[in-house]
Amino acid sequence: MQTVNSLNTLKQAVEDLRQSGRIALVPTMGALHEGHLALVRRARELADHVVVSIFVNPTQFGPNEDLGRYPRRLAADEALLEAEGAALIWAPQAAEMYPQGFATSVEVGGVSEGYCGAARPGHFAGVATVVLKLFNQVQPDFAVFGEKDWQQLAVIRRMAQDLNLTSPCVENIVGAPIVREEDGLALSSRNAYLSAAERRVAGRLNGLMRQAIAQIEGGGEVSAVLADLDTALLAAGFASVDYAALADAESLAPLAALTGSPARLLVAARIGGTRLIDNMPVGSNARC
Ligand SMILES: Nc1ncnc2c1ncn2[C@@H]1O[C@H](COP(=O)(O)OP(=O)(O)OP(=O)(O)O)[C@@H](O)[C@H]1O
Ligand SMILES: CC(C)(CO)[C@@H](O)C(=O)[O-]
Ligand code: BAL
Repeated sequence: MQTVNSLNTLKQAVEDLRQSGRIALVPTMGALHEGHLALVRRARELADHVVVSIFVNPTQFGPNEDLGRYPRRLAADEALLEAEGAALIWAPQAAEMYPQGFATSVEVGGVSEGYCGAARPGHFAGVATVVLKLFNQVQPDFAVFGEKDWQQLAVIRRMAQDLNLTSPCVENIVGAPIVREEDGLALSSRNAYLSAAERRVAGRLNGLMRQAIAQIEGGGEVSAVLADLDTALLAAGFASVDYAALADAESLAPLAALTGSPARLLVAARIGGTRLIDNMPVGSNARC
């Protein structure tokens, strides 16, 4: 396994890999955990070689967000990826990705607009721009993203569809299931910010979501169930709830054939300075 941090060395390394098979890209911001490693394993099933990008992308962070304190642990990440059989790590500096004079942004309309897009203005333009750059730099046959970032996956698929991407094509943008802790908390690099008390609160999120889903599937009125979920999250100790919403297939999964589920409960909530997101499918009885 090799780590490269300049575009020239990346180009050569990718050309060498392509000689002996297909490439799957796993884009990440590093501080890797089992959720990321599950993406790498999925990528290995899809292709002969796995390239993992590690780049804390400044353009997807808002001015008051955690860019400065986002965990950076390249040496530990390298050890984990070596053990998983990744072939190449692409770990550029910001100046390599955004040289002097950089002036382009990819805006994906529609799917970017609610939920995290509303709570984090500019976030999905930053994500779409960097992901399109990563796709162009690596030209993978496949790319694997986690379903934890459900809206992000929809945004990237929309971009791939709308811009007729071929490396990878939209069908080869693969979603991988959420990896969770025992109490249901989705693994996330940002969980490292949580104090022990906050971690206990965070552990309530998924259980409360499951309760709400059971109520909706049982025929409960959606807006009342969502209002109760909001209240329950605050009562459990969350400081605020950015959204607790039921997204139908049309609003968030424009490429429904690729995402499967008819509806999805999406939640983003904050504890102290930490913002957590989660989502789960809701059965076909749900009335959106
Ligand atoms: N628990 C998880 N299960 C499955 N995929 C995950 C999980 N956590 C992250 N991913 C996926 O890993 C990829 C890289 O995400 P990222 O590096 O931002 O990690 P993260 O843990 O989501 O960090 P953050 O705290 O920034 O949300 C994304 O496609 C994301 O959806
Ligand atoms: C896709 C991504 C690597 C782009 O910076 C990031 O948004 C993430 O880690 O999910
Ligand atoms: N996993 C999504 C990256 C972000 O929150 O900026």
